[in-house]
Amino acid sequence: MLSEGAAPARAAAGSEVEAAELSAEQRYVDRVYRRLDALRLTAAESEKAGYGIAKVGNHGAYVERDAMVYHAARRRLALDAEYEGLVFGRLDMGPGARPPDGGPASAPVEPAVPGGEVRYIGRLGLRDERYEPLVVDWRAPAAAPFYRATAADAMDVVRRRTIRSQGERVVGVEDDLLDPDAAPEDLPVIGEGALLASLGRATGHGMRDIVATIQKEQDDAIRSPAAGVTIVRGGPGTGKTAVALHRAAYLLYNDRNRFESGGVLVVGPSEVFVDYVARVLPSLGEEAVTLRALGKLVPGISADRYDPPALAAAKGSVRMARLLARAARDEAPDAPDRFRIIYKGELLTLDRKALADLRRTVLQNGARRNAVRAKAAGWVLDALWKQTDGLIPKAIRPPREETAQDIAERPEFRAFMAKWWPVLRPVDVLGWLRDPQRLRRYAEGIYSNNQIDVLTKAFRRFDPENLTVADVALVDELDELLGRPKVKAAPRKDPFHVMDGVHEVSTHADRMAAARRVATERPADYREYAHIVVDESQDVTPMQWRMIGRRGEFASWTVVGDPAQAAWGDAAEATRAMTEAVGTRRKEFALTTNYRNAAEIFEVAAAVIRRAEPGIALPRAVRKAGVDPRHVVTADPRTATVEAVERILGEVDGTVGVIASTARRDEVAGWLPAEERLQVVSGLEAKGMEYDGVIVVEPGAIAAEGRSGVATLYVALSRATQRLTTVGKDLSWLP
Ligand SMILES: Nc1ncnc2c1ncn2[C@@H]1O[C@H](COP(=O)(O)OP(=O)(O)OP(=O)(O)O)[C@@H](O)[C@H]1O
Repeated sequence: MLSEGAAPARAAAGSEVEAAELSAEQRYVDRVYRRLDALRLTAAESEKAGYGIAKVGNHGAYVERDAMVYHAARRRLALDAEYEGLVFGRLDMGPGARPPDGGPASAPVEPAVPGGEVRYIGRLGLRDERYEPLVVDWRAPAAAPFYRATAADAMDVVRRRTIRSQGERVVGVEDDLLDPDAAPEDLPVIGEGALLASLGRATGHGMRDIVATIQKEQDDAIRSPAAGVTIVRGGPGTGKTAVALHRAAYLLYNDRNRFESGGVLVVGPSEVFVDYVARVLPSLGEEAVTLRALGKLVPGISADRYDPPALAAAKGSVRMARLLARAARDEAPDAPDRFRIIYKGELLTLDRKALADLRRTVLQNGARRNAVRAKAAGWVLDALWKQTDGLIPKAIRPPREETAQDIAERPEFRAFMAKWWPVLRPVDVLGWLRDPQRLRRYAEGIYSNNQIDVLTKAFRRFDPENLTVADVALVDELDELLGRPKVKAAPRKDPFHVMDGVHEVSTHADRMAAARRVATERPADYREYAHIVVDESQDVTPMQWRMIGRRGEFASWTVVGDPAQAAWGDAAEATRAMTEAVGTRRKEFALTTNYRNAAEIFEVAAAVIRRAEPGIALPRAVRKAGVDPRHVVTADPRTATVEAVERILGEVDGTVGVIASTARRDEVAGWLPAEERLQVVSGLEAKGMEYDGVIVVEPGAIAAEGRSGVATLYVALSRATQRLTTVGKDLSWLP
């Protein structure tokens, strides 16, 4: 939606024409908010009566829309306070425009193009008291031309208008004239185009939604049907994250039953990132999405530490799954090496070999250790009974069942089982790797000697209370390998149960409300998501793909990433693991414009990655800052960093990021004052982030950190919208 063609008569900023247009739009926006207020009141009343949201799906589309409005009305204050306007777009359609699938979309106002119609586009759909469409939801088919129309294919749009508001106040409009031939001569055309206006604004702590300025190539990916896996690729700043989040909202709108009941999971690289994007979905009217960092996918664990690169590579490789499979079948470290019991005056014994054979028998064919405890006890009892043959005279030898029961009740048998076949937690088994001999035994033939050394050194200090992000996937793998002890299924709570002795559902509304509650109250370890979005997918390790895959066996997928930014060295291994998780039915989309970086800044990042990967296709940065990046060469990085931070904080209104190597991140953080607009992150934590100003400390050290250091430096250099300064010993990192 870059301005298409030259408009015949653009009204100047501050002109009377502009003022008149703004006040006309203000009148319309006022009307929308009045309607929202009225709906909020009726919604509150109907909820009291026990209906409310439960009407969804009952009385057809109009009622459904009202139900959604009810939710939106409740969020209205939040919307006003935190997000840009509820109504953000207007389409002036020509006389040829036809109502789209969803029915009439024409707003109840005088058309600006004779014989045509006006459609207002917003964060949610809203009708007036006569069911005329006041606002069309951005995800509805009637809104598609707002994003897809171009001068070459205007889709009956004559003028596309982006309306910018602060709270309820309209503060600007930006027009694109798409079909000048169909425009009446006096049709006002205002502003320079919405996209560039939006890109110029300061970056806040949270990511903004881009709902008002989604571009066609992005819209293609957002509205692609959910089947198999939708892959979105593109360089830094091309809007991959924005697309992923808007797509989640789109899918929920388009097939709410499927995606809300099954659930949508969005997986991001880090907690910093999750905080950064957390507000986008609520701003689009969606709260039913689960957003998780990779270090938080397993309930009860919250990891945000990264391992050094060589260790991360060893832990993330699919080889680890084989190592852990060996561990999961091995003897527990303090398992007894024999079992002796006197039965009917005879000594029955199982020695080390007999016990090991039993363990192998029980665990064959992929049995999960914790799930087969009863079976293991049965095999032990069986072996003991067999020994009674020959020891106890036939005439008085009890049958198997009796012997088994007698022994099973004996405290010494119970004590033995508790030690020989304990219920194991995944972290217990990970802890076994502290023992170098064990670790070597499991790793032999799977890992190289070098890698075994790296793992040995690291696991010696293994602390189950202080896991790294990579450990979380190992815990999940072990959870899968070990299984869970069988427990009697708790009786399912009946959602329609009113009170003891009374089992009655009075209305369809109650039934629907109850059913929705059941659908949305998911267990912490929920694993049947209907759709999973994976952001920064280039960094997902094979072990992490296995972990994510377990949560979406029947899901459709959206996978977004940029191979050039990959921290994971073995692309082929990761691709195999990804395919195993998401399947092979895929559709691919490529994004080609970098909306984040000023062109001068992206030039530096591009030079760095091009030296490493000469043939690489890079996006085009659309905006000039008019200021070149600064490269400070110094022997005193501390002073230079402090100075650069001060200077950039003064130059930009928004956030400033200081990016250092993983090894020095904490040290660098110690150099700087606590300041709200300032964030210090490592290169890995900088993934997916955006700041108005960025200071990269010791770029050379970032590039030297691990096999993928150059890719991490590329990430660091492509985070800034307006100002970039590097501070380092020399410029050898800069081509
Ligand atoms: N159509 C658009 N209109 C306005 N801003 C946009 C648009 N598309 C992207 N942006 C902005 O560009 C910036 C980069 O977007 P985003 O973070 O989604 O890119 P990305 O491809 O995920 O980047 P990276 O791979 O570098 O992390 C964000 O500030 C986003 O709001």
